[in-house]
Amino acid sequence: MATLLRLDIATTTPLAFTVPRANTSFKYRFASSASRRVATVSLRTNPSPFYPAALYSNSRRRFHSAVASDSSLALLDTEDSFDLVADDNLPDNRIPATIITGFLGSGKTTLLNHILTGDHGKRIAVIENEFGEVDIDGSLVAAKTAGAEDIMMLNNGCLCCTVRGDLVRMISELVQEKKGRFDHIVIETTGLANPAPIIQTFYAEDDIFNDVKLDGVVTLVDAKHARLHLDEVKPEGYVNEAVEQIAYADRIIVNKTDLVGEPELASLMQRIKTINSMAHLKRTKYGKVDLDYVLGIGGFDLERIESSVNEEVKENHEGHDDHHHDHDHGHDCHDHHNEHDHEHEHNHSHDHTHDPGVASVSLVCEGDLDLEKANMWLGALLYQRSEDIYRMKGILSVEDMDERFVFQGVHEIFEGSPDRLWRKDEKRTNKIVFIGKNLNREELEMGFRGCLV
Ligand SMILES: Nc1nc2c(ncn2[C@@H]2O[C@H](COP(=O)(O)OP(=O)(O)OP(=O)(O)O)[C@@H](O)[C@H]2O)c(=O)[nH]1
Repeated sequence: MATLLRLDIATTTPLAFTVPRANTSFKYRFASSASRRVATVSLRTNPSPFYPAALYSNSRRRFHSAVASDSSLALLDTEDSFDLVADDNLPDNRIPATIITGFLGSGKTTLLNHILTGDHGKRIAVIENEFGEVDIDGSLVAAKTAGAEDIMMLNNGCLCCTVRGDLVRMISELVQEKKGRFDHIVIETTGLANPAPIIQTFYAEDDIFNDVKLDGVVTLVDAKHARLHLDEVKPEGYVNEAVEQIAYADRIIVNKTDLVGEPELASLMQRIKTINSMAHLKRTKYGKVDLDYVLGIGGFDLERIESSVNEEVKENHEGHDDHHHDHDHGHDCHDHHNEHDHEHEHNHSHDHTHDPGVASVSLVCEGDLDLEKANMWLGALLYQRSEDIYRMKGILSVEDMDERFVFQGVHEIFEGSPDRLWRKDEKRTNKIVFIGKNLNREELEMGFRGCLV
């Protein structure tokens, strides 16, 4: 039987989902855009998997948590069973952290040096992760710049695997001992890091979450060699890190553009968009980008969901007019899938690309959602597919709700909250973007449409 160890809810957030696996703990974070209230739901499975979903009834402050063990489903009223804490108007003073990732030699240290020597007025603490005993990158960064407030090295393994605990300790140490002496943390991963566990660390660890917020994932792509790595077929059970690094990015910097011609570059850009249509893309030489392109992104802020979702959807509308089709079901509903791009890329470049199965799908659909159905659908989707759904973001129109509901998720971590009011002259359009592996757009669209009133 699953046990629920703790559940604290401190927000008006209506939707909440989690997908615990055996012997692991999970958290939800809910942040209201207006007040930046944050709520945490921690659940632990022990040892058999179960399926919880927080359900929202019409009253804004009422939550229900549905917990099923095996085939049974029990509804618990959280107001009776759990501690509800109203925590209004807390400013979010957490320190922003940026993850810089990218394949070996793509230009991460070059970008870091550019940031540290840049004129942004920020005091930056750096955490460098490198394999091996000798911190070559660290000395390169340290030698070149006096801009870093502190440089800490993690040399005994990769951040995403063996030294994740060290990362937690390092960030906690930074916060405890040097709070007030730096404004931003930059973490440079090894070239072989999968960003997912690092991102999850920011949500899973109370010590970090309370003091530090993830600002964004910046991925460097080597314009000359990226294709080679993206096309590499990994053995069963292994991820292609180059693909993963692109999939999780908020900002993608295609670097070393001096080493390739325009057609090669255009084809690579297209390929990257196939994997992650939500991230902003820039081409550079020697990592020279405007610093506000990499710092202060707010890639995980619910307040900024709209821009990334709209951008993605707009791009798809503009780029795929030939592929759009309305479905005859009473709702103006489009699906977009970058598989089209991929096919074009195949046809035009005649490359032998191997589809790693990671792609973006976006759904745009007018109409109101039945909240309970939406809750069950997304809950079930994450329960079954959280490993494959790398990131999702969306704006939803919920029946009887005057505000838009915005959310973002990384695998089983899900944040959502009511946002601004729908305007009178505005169409109540739902927009959801998924980035992940083996996404079936028909299935996603069907599930989504099934939640419409
Ligand atoms: N031609 C060219 N070389 C570049 C560019 N950017 C970086 N480099 C060089 O590429 C090499 C690798 O750059 P780094 O910044 O160390 O790359 P990295 O991603 O930190 O490398 P790892 O730590 O090994 O993963 C260095 O010699 C850089 O000077 C670029 O835009 N063009």
